[in-house]
Amino acid sequence: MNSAVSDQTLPFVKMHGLGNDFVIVESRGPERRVSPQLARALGDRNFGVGFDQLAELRDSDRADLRLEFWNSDGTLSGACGNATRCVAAREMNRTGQDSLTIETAHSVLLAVRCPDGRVSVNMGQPQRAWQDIPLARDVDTLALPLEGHPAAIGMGNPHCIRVVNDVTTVALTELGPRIEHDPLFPQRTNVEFVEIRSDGTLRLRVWERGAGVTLACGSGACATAVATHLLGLTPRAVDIEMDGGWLSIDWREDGVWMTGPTAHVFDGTLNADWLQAAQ
Ligand SMILES: N[C@@H](CCC[C@H](N)C(=O)O)C(=O)O
Repeated sequence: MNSAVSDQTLPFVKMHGLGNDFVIVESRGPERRVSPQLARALGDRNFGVGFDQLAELRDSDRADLRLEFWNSDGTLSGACGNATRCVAAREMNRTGQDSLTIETAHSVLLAVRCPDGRVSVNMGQPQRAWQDIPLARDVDTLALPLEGHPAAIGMGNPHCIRVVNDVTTVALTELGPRIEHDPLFPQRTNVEFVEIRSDGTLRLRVWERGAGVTLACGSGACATAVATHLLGLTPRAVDIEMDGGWLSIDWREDGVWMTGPTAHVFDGTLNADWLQAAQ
């Protein structure tokens, strides 16, 4: 243990959206607090706090705030729908706003408070061109040259969506990493398996890039709703059940709207000793 212990602590907030769980760190101001090493250490469910993603709040000159998203493996993502909803809910509760603009690496998003307490976010338009998703080469993005001919859609992050008859029979922990790391995806990919139910709802299970199996994935639900609509299987608006609960997705003229609940679990402080050992 180093003798010169820094006295710097770091406050954080723990939230989740349908069990997709997040640590939220305040980095607005001159000092950037998060690094890939800190994200990995903090994301460790035994030696750290544990999360699917870390959402880092930054200053923005284009929106009310900017968000950076870190996966638990220390990689950055251009989108994180459930974390965006959580941060928006907390910020609107703090400021009293009923809507909020959020700059991400993908675009400037709009979050709106719903009368029933849920939060809606316009996640922007989907990316359908192979170069934008991105893919490694020009292929039919609605029927990829992979087993089951899945679709690929970008929502600021890449998604590979495969329609199956029964999601409960999918070997997610085997197929997920294999597809995530397929060379067709130069930045890897999130992996979705979706079942179209007779009542018109979808049942979705997700293997997330840089995080593994999660109970829900907001950007994944958006990408799935876009893909199943483009495949002629669903209308533009659809309700999606994931292991952690339900999201409502509506692909409107101005973008893909995602609506769902958020939960504030606790506030915490990382102590100086832990921080010094983690960085
Ligand atoms: N859980 C998120 C997706 C987080 C990022 C994803 N793992 C990636 O690397 O693209 C969501 O709710 O969208």
